[in-house]
Amino acid sequence: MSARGMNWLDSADDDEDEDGPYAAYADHAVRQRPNPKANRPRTKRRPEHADAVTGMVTAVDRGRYTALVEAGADPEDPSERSLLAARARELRSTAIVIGDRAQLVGDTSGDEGSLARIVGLEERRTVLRRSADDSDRLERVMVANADQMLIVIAAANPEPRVRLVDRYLVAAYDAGIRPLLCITKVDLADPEPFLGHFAALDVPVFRSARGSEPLAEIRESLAGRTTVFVGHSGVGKSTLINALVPEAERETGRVNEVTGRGRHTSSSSVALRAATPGAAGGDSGWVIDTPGVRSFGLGHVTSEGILRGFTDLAEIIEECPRGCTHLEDAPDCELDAAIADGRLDAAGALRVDSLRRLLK
Ligand SMILES: Nc1nc2c(ncn2[C@@H]2O[C@H](COP(=O)(O)OP(=O)(O)OP(=O)(O)O)[C@@H](O)[C@H]2O)c(=O)[nH]1
Ligand SMILES: [Zn+2]
Repeated sequence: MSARGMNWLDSADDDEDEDGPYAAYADHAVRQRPNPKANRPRTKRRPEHADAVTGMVTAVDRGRYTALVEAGADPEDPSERSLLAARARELRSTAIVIGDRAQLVGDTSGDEGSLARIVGLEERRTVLRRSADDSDRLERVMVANADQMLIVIAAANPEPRVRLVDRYLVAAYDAGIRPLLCITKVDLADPEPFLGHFAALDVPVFRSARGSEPLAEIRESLAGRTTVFVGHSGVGKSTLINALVPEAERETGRVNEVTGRGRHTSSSSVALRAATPGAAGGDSGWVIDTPGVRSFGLGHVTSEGILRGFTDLAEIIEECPRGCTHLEDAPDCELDAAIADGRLDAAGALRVDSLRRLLK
């Protein structure tokens, strides 16, 4: 695991609210004398934070959260604004991640130097998780409330890997997120042999070349949704995001000509509003950029979750004996029968290999 990867993982847990340049704004600094009524029975208290404003977490940086309060979300101040916030003490052990809908109190003006406080999170519609590696059962929440995952993979430089895409797909299906595939650098290599591996899946595919990115098509599928972009470093994810979100200014790097690997150039996850020309007033959707992830551990995903990533094999697997592990040594696994009798072609057989490697 690279140092960068660790930073990124750790950011979700990093919450030293009392330290740093914002200490003066922290909870205790403004606390009044002890409240003599504080020991009243809970039920008789006014619902706490009934006046909280909801904002979407768009950036996380060392215990400070940026949250966007959308126009009209706050009856007292209908303007759209970005707030800096710290988390309340009671949320100390809760991961607050990009995409979370945070309940904010305190100074929610968004004015220069103001600091709001996150006192709660709305229930998450989806949760994208990862573990450090496959043996690690400790999962980390990466992104909340994403509707889609755009898997960015290069046709060459770096060389595409089926297994990596398999893993992204499993993570997406496990999270209840719809996967989309964007293959970049098709000016460098023919992407079709690689894409053949996924042909049986119902996953939309975008093909992108230098100077000819399918921006209109991608934008169309981003509209009204929150899409998390994932991809190995160097595949051209930042190039794509910069084209889709001109104000994004995600740093792009050069691929090392010798190793074919990209340098780590985009530093932290952010949510960016996708720009859809001509869709003024319409919901153009959100793009969540995640830094180049080296490992995408699936230690937290059950075998059922993994099977959900292989919808193309589902029908065959239904015919398996009860309790079938679907591994090579499983007696009478229907997957073997399907390869033998031609129901699965060469690409299908490769999908079975992928599934078995993930199930092991
Ligand atoms: N030939 C070709 N090069 C591309 C294409 N897309 C991106 N590149 C180049 O690939 C290199 C890596 O692109 P980035 O956008 O920085 O890649 P990234 O995936 O964001 O990588 P990190 O920032 O390291 O996470 C840059 O030199 C880009 O100019 C493409 O479609 N064709
Ligand atoms: Zn089986």
